[in-house]
Amino acid sequence: MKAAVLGCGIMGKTHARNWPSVPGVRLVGVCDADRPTAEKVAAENGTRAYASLEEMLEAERPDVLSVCLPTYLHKPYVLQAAGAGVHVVCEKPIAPTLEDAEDIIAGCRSHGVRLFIAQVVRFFPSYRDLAAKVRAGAIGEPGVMHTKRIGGHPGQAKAWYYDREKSGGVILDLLIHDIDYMRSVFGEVETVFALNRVTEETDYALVTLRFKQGAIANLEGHWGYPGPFTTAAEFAGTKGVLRFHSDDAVSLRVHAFRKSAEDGPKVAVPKSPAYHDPYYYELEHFAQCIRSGEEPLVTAEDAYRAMEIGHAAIASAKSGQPVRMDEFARGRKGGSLDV
Ligand SMILES: NC(=O)C1=CN([C@@H]2O[C@H](COP(=O)(O)OP(=O)(O)OC[C@H]3O[C@@H](n4cnc5c(N)ncnc54)[C@H](OP(=O)(O)O)[C@@H]3O)[C@@H](O)[C@H]2O)C=CC1
Ligand SMILES: O=C1CO[C@H](CO)[C@@H](O)[C@@H]1O
Repeated sequence: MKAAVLGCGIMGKTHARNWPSVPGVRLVGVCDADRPTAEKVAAENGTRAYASLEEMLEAERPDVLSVCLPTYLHKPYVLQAAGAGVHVVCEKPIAPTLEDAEDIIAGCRSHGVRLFIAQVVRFFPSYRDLAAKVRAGAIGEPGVMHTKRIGGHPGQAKAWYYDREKSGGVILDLLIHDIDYMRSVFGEVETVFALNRVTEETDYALVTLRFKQGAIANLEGHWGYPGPFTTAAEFAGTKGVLRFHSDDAVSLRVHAFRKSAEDGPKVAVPKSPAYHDPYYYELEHFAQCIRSGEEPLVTAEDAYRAMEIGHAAIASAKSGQPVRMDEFARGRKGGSLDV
């Protein structure tokens, strides 16, 4: 199977690093609007560099393309790849708007290509364990859940993240991970209530979800948190509590002194050789789905439903009122994936 990557920023580099390790997959090219960036990433991963998607598709005829562009650019490029008959892994969230997400899903369907939205939290071993234990009844009847996802403002690196029309802001860009994950564990959401504080330095949100099955979840997301990127989850039920915290998820931490950004990451976290990167697992999974025809663990509809909840949360934060998901979906033009 031939894979290619579009966009050689933070996520493009991650996809380019992981594709060559997936059994039976060859990375045939990487593309970035900035050719020197593409050349650097191509050299690091033993592949060819392109500055135009059209040229790369024509020359390499990949089977699958990772779309790792800023979120507001996903739509035209996913549709271009789909039109060329190429399966697509698209980074989360699908697009800034539900309308664009619908067009992307419908376009991939009509061209008969597979679309996988990279909701990577589903592939983190600890989050997978948490979900499996809840399903196996370890906490009894789920009651109240808390999740946390906090880190520095990504706009410190790339300007487009600051523009909420382009990135979706902290709710759609960052909390989408927990929204999708929680929906995968607890099912459909009945009501959403959100608070959002936005300043020049901060985009902070608290999103409360009431699931149809009765459980409640509080999701906290923070851009502008001065500490290290941290994720956590606590699930309390009638029989017990399950907890995950990213600080506990590695056995050894190396805080290296950096003279410049070129010296590499601030914190080098050694990985157990027994584990691959979750960003590897998601690609391995999708390659397997393409081969077998099975539905990915995260369907395009799942990713769309998470976006719908995210947009309902944004509407709630604006109005100060809770939003019922059934009314929110009815109130939107179309309001469904039957496009
Ligand atoms: N799953 C996860 O954990 C994460 C997911 N993401 C998601 O991944 C996506 C990409 O984010 P991120 O990697 O941080 O973004 P970056 O801005 O770091 O990378 C995007 C890259 O695409 C390039 N680019 C822009 N326009 C074009 C174009 N028209 N053709 C080719 N290349 C282009 C940019 O170049 P230039 O900078 O010169 O404009 C940049 O190199 C987003 O949807 C984001 O939400 C992000 C981080 C983590
Ligand atoms: O997980 C993530 C880390 O932070 C980034 C910036 O908010 C997100 O885009 C990404 O999904």
